[in-house]
Amino acid sequence: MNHNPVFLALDLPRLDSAEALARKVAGHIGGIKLGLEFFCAHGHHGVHELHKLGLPIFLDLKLHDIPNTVAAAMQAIHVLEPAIVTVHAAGGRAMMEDAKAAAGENTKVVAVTVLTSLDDDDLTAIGVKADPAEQALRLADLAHSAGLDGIVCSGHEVGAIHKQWKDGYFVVPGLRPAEGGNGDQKRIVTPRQARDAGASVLVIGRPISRAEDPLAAAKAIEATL
Ligand SMILES: O=C(O)c1cc(=O)[nH]c(=O)n1[C@@H]1O[C@H](COP(=O)(O)O)[C@@H](O)[C@H]1O
Repeated sequence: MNHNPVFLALDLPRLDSAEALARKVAGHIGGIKLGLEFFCAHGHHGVHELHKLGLPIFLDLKLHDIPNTVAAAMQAIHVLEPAIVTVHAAGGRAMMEDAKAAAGENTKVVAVTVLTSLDDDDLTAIGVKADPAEQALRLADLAHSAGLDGIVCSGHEVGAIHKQWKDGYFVVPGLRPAEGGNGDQKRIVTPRQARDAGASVLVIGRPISRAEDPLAAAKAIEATL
């Protein structure tokens, strides 16, 4: 079976609109990504509602705090049975180890390396001397050694990281089909390029959710993969 790697990012303020959009494109995506905007607005109730569609749920909470707090947060979301949860690799090894230990056995814990909205200048401004590719590789190594399932990185870095971590699980956002604007994303590739470079999951939001015809957009992306 050709498994669809696209997880639709439901970054919408209203629960009813998010549900309607997910329902509309459900046959042409592989899962649903619920992030900070959704979770802060709709919490556990919202996740339960979206679970009714029967698609895997990626809970993108980007946890980043002291190990004890992150582990407690992971335990608090057990009940939601997420297929994937994100933490920030910059939280360090102990935080990632404790996050993984606290997660349910069917939940993949993946670490965000360098956000796709950041470029060289942004890293310099926060005191990181490495460029995005070097920094993503360094944090991927740390996440691997902490026992995580995989990482989040841009399509620019996934190929090099995949070579070093053969059985890693690689989540790639910052995807734009050939046409359309970048928005706030700085390190972008097309969905097909990311897949060819070794991405396991393709996170796509606005190219579908803000399209005039989201169903047609989801189908068009699916056809390129
Ligand atoms: O963890 C993520 O999913 C993530 C990491 C990252 O580096 N960049 C990134 O854009 N994301 C998420 O991926 C989605 C991208 O949305 P679009 O730019 O609308 O396709 C958003 O929900 C972001 O929160």
